[in-house]
Amino acid sequence: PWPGLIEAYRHRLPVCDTWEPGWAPVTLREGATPLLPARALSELTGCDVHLKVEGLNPTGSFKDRGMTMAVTEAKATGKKGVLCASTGNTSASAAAYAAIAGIECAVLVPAGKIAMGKLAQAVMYGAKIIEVDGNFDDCLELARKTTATFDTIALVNSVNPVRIEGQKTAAFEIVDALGKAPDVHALPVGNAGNITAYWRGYSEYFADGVASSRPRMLGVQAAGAAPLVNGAPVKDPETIATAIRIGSPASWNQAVAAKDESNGEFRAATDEKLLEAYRLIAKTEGVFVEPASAASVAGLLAATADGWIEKGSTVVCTVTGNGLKDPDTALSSLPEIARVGIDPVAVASAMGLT
Ligand SMILES: Cc1ncc(COP(=O)(O)O)c(/C=C/C(=O)C(=O)O)c1O
Repeated sequence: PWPGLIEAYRHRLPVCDTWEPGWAPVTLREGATPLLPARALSELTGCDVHLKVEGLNPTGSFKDRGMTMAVTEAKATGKKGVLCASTGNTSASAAAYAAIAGIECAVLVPAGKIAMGKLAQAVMYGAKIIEVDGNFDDCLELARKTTATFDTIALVNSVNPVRIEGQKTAAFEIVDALGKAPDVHALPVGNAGNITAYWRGYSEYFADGVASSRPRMLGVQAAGAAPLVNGAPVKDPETIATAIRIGSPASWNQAVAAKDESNGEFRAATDEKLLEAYRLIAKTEGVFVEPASAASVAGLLAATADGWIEKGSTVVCTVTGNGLKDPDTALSSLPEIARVGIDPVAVASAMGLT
């Protein structure tokens, strides 16, 4: 059975040199997510498109890859609690891993801007929920100050390097599954930890000769929250994709390096384009992702339309979070619901199949 990421990639992860003897991985058997051939998107774009379905991790997002490392390290270095700022998925993941590690967890979330599913997770996993009257960037500043003052509390945001180390394993899995690196890798970018992690993973496999090439990285932001596209922080980021409603990415320089070194690019997608991709992925590929995750496919569609991605390219789109996280957005465009009596003809006609 799949042992979880620390065991599976132990020789490629920075474990145990500073950790207490006898430490054990804190794991929910994260990782080993499907790399799904996207038939409809492949046909639509003329490319060989695959979806890396990260919503199938234990807490429903890619954050689990980094959190197994960060919470294992926190426990193995005698920390009493973990703290994170979050737009939702980091907090859900930190709360779950802290729960099985038996240490305290507090999450700083922007008041009123967290998707219901994520809040439900943090509540049920037993985290201390702290609402901050501000945005994610304000939450992160408070988290950094708190953990700088109290050293018994570990900061588990992606500014913690072991988070990036855990998350780079997704690139390993993709090369292992494809037998090569893709020509292009598209993913949403918020705080920019994940694009940093993927580039590191592809670069390690390339340096070791496991892969003979590296992809061009296509980082996609919401148009109202696109500091890396604009080249300057966004003071009041706004997007329906609350997971990437971030104005000042903590991994800014590393994300720019990934884009430059890979001959890649950053693109912005309007909320309208994000929601179109959000619906398309569910209705044609059977994968329900949360709005921010659809940014990777919105980027794919735009970049194949304007030729930045050539036909016939092998493209992987990471869809980062499970659609169940954000039921409100899914139900905001509620289709008309048919009401029928006990009448089979009415049912068949509601299906347009009489
Ligand atoms: C579904 C989903 N898709 C993409 C991103 C962007 O990844 P990064 O560029 O590495 O930040 C996030 C990020 C979420 C948080 O930052 C948090 O949970 O605090 C996300 O939840």
